[in-house]
Amino acid sequence: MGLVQMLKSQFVLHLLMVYVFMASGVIVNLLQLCTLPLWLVSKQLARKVNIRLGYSIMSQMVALLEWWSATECTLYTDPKSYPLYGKENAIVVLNHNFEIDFLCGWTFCERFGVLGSSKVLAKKELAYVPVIGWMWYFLEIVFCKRRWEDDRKTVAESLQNLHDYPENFWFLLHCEGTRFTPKKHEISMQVAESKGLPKLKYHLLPRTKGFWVTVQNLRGNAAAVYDSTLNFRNNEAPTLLGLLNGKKYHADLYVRRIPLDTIPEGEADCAAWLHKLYQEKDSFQEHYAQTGRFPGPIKSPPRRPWSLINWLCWSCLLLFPLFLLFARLVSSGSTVTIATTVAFCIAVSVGARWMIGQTEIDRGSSYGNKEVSINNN
Ligand SMILES: CC/C=C\C/C=C\C/C=C\C/C=C\C/C=C\C/C=C\CCC(=O)SCCNC(=O)CCNC(=O)[C@H](O)C(C)(C)COP(=O)(O)OP(=O)(O)OC[C@H]1O[C@@H](n2cnc3c(N)ncnc32)[C@H](O)[C@@H]1OP(=O)(O)O
Ligand SMILES: CCCCCCCCCCCCCCCC(=O)OC[C@@H](O)COP(=O)(O)O
Repeated sequence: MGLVQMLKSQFVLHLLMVYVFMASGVIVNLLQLCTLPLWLVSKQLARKVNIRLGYSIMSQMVALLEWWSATECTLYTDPKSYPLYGKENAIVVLNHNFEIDFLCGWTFCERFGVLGSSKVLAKKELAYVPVIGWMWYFLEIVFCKRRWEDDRKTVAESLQNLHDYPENFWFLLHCEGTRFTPKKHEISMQVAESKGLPKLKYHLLPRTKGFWVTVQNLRGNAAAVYDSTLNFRNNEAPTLLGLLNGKKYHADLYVRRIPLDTIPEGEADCAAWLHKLYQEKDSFQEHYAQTGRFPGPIKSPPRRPWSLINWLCWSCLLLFPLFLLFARLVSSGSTVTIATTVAFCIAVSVGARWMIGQTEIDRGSSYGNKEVSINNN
């Protein structure tokens, strides 16, 4: 292991990075709270301010991937579609197999200039994650309970609110609804069989209702669906802890641009269209497994310096007072103050570990894990 790599794996550095992320995150959350009165005066200005504040949090995690771990992100896509990326609103349909797939998504958002305005249909539980969940509230993220009876109205309403959104956005949909595990796969393939649908090897059976309601409510607002299929080289299973330790991964993303007006309007036709899309995605993953690449040409956007600059600015701003505090602490020699500081550090690392746990598949929800009674009629 080289010296740099050894440094990157030091726990004390991770603690400092997590401190910068959490402290800056709370500051940004408070600033977001201060924008509340602005919503009453100028909604569009409040949204623009929040896009920039949100960028300041999300881009720190992007910097972790792009600059700290130096993970490479390769984009396979049609060169004719490429100039449109970042210049229009789009619905992104992405497979959900990896613990850091959200972060790869953010990285591509950053490279195409839509990170601050990026949106997702997220499970409600994520709204309570400190910093990220609180930030999302101000970015008008659409949350769902994964109970259609509750979601059909709220999701549609939240999507309608985006019609006058002042900047281009990508709306991410993980139609599988949960991350891939062998057990969830087995159960969802039983559902596929009961519905007379072909089996998928690399994906769970997509849930179609969220896709249909999204397409219907973003018609006239979003121009296209970006069918996106992600994989990692060498059968890597990337993790957030791996990134913190400076491990470099190689992400490959295959994107096809599909104009929204080519997608059927009726619920049943739209559902059938999505099932067909997932069969195609499965064939792209098979191609990847056989050849180590996706079909089509590579047209990768380079990483930009802004995420690094933002991260360095926050680090300077927050580490300097921290070091001053530590120096005073050590020179004071007070056992109570030192014990309080140690307790604070432990609390920060436990909190951060819990947040990182939200990304771990082993600690994932039981959604899609329960046997369903299958009615073949
Ligand atoms: C150029 C570059 C391009 C791209 C770059 C890539 C990406 C960048 C883009 C943006 C980045 C933005 C943000 C990223 C940041 C963070 C993201 C992080 C994570 C958040 C993601 C999540 O939280 S995923 C979980 C929440 N989301 C979803 O669940 C969405 C999908 N779900 C749905 O659509 C659901 O329909 C629903 C949630 C709306 C409702 O849920 P419900 O459970 O009630 O579902 P259904 O009604 O659909 O279920 C009943 C039907 O399903 C059948 N069934 C039963 N069991 C199963 C099973 N195991 N598998 C499949 N199907 C099953 C059942 O038979 C019913 O069938 P029907 O025929 O009656 O429909
Ligand atoms: C410098 C950086 C320091 C890092 C500090 C830690 C930050 C933690 C950020 C937590 C962000 C959480 C986003 C998780 C997204 C995700 O992938 O959610 C899973 C859901 O889709 C599906 O859930 P499930 O049903 O359980 O599979």
